[in-house]
Amino acid sequence: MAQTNRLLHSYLGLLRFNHPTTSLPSVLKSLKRLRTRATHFDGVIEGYKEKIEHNIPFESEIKTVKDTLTSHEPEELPPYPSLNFPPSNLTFLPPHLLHYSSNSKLSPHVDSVRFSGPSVSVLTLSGSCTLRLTVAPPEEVDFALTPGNVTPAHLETLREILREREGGAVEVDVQAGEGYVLTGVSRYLMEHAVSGVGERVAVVFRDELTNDF
Ligand SMILES: O=C(O)CCC(=O)C(=O)O
Ligand SMILES: [Fe+2]
Repeated sequence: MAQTNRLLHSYLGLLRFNHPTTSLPSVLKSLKRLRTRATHFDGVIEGYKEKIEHNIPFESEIKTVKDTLTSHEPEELPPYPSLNFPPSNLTFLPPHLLHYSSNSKLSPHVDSVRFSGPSVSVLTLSGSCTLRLTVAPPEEVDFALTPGNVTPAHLETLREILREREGGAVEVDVQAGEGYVLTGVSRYLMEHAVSGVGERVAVVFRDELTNDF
């Protein structure tokens, strides 16, 4: 498996950004009264607190995410110039706050295409983690709702490309003050998983759902 320190994999739509962790105190305050849950309803997260945040504006963070998304010229996936994933609509759902406890883990998953649109952006506010991306198994992809007219054959070829170029998985270390964005291939056709030692606080920005594909 390839261990890579490159945080930008343009052909996969995996982008990076940096932002100061200035919102950490208000995020911790907001999370304070929540109890740590043992498991997520779908079992992908263990040992964590999560809430939808309606009151912290995250103006500067959202501006940085938008700048990251709009300054990116998407590279075509070499064999599939026809895969046409929509760009971010730059309107975001209320962000999710995540507080992983020291024994937490986030198992591989594709964020549901029923609830959010073309980009998922995560800023780490404290702690660190390793993000791991692998090509999703076909049963994880909702082909009817995934833009780009994707077929299981696309996934298989993508798996081969990943094997050749990245040794099968992309792994990146993420520190506090660093953000990553999943768009295109990495948002729709790859699973992401997060592992780390110690506590971690992160905020997740997702696009509102677009139905225009
Ligand atoms: O903590 C992270 O970096 C990822 C969070 C995530 O994938 C999710 O909430 O769906
Ligand atoms: Fe996710």
